[in-house]
This record gives sequence, C-alpha cells and structure tokens, in this order.
Amino acid sequence: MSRISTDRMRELLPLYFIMGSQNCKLNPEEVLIKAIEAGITQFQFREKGENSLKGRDKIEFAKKLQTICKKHKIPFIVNDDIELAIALDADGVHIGQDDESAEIVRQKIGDKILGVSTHSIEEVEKAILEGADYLGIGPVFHTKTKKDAKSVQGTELIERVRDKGIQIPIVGIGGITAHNAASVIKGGADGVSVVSAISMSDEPYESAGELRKAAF
Ligand SMILES: Cc1ncc(COP(=O)(O)OP(=O)(O)O)c(N)n1
Ligand SMILES: Cc1nc(C(=O)O)sc1CCOP(=O)(O)O
Ligand SMILES: [Mg+2]
Repeated sequence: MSRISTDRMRELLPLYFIMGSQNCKLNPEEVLIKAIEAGITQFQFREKGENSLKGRDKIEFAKKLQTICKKHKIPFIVNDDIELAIALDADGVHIGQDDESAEIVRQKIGDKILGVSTHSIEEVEKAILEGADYLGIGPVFHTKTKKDAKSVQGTELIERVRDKGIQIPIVGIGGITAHNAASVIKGGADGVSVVSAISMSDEPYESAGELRKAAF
C-alpha cells in the first residue's frame, strides 16, 4: 500500500459526513445508510462526549458502521481513537491539536488516511510536514455540536492557505448546511464536513442530497 494521492483525497472530501450515536435523532445505522444513498463521499466515526457509547459497546457499534461503509465503498475514518482505527483496520484517522501529534500518529498508522484539524498557518504547515493527507478547518460557522469548538472564523484561514499556494486537500467544518456550503467551497475548500445537518435531520436522505447539490 502507498499513501493516498492528493487527487484521490480531493475526490473523497466533497461531502464528508461525521457522526456518533450521540448525534442522531433517528437510528444511526439508518441515518448512515440514507446519507450514503444520497451521496456522501467519506464517513468519520466520532463517538464522543455526552451520551456516547464506551468500551465494548463503542467497538461493536463502530464495526456495524464500518460494515455499512465497506458494503458501499465509502472510506471509514475514526476520530481520535488510533488504537480502534488500527484494530478495525479502518481507512484512516482524524486528529486535532489536543490529540497525539500527527508525526507519531503517522508512524502508528502507516499509509492510512490522516486528517488533522488546524487553526493557523503555522499548524497547517506543521501538519503537512508531519504527514497529513487532508486538513479540517473550522469552525467556519457557529456549531452546537462541539462544545469546545474555537471561535467562529468563517472561511478566512481557508482563503489564506490557498493564497499562500498551499494545495493540500481541505474540508471546512462547523455549522455547515445546504444554505452556506457553497461559500465554503468558494473560499477554497475541497469539501464540507457536517454532523448535525444530516444526523439531526428528520429526513437524512433529503438533507444529505441538498448538501451534495450545494457542495459539488
Ligand atoms: C474533518 C474534521 N475536522 C475537524 C475535526 C475536529 O477535530 P478535533 O479538533 O480533534 O476535535 P474532535 O472532533 O476530536 O472533538 C474533525 N473531527 N473532523
Ligand atoms: C467535530 C467538529 N469540529 C469542529 C472544528 O471547528 O474543528 S466543529 C465540529 C462539529 C461540527 O458539527 P456541525 O456540523 O453539527 O456543526
Ligand atoms: Mg480530536
């Protein structure tokens, strides 16, 4: 296996759905299936925070969602939990600045996809040097999903990264909906990542479909 190419990574980012059981209004497996049917391009398992599953329950739930992703050929990325990603042979991991360093994580996961959250040009440059395949930049808009999110930054950092000629694949995150997704792409992102716009919808298939139209 070799590291994912930049072109292939870009193709996986247009509509990146992130979810844990704690985020779902309806049955999480059904939500994921509907989101896949509507055209999401990558999935992140983020079982975290209040009301999330722990221990064996978390592992069993992750396996169920991974099986759904495998069946539909959607990359399955694990948030934070590198050991789980390795144990399940997930397609990749996503880490932030408060997690293990990208350099160490890259050594642990080999050629799996590595996503890193960044909030400044310095963090962007460091993540690239340490082996990130894509960056998550946010919160672009106000979010209720992540209690410890940083202050809203719009698309400013995404634009600055592109103005410097940095080409790494980027997804915007935080408060993104079908109404504002196009502005994130216009700002220079390759895609949008969303939690609640799909996971809290009464109609996940329709909501994901609207996002897909807005983000492509
Ligand atoms: C695509 C994407 N971008 C950013 C994040 C946030 O990661 P992090 O800052 O590590 O926060 P938690 O998600 O771990 O709470 C993400 N998960 N995905
Ligand atoms: C997981 C996450 N990371 C963020 C960041 O800014 O890094 S914002 C966020 C939550 C995004 O959820 P929603 O689409 O419901 O706003
Ligand atoms: Mg994290």
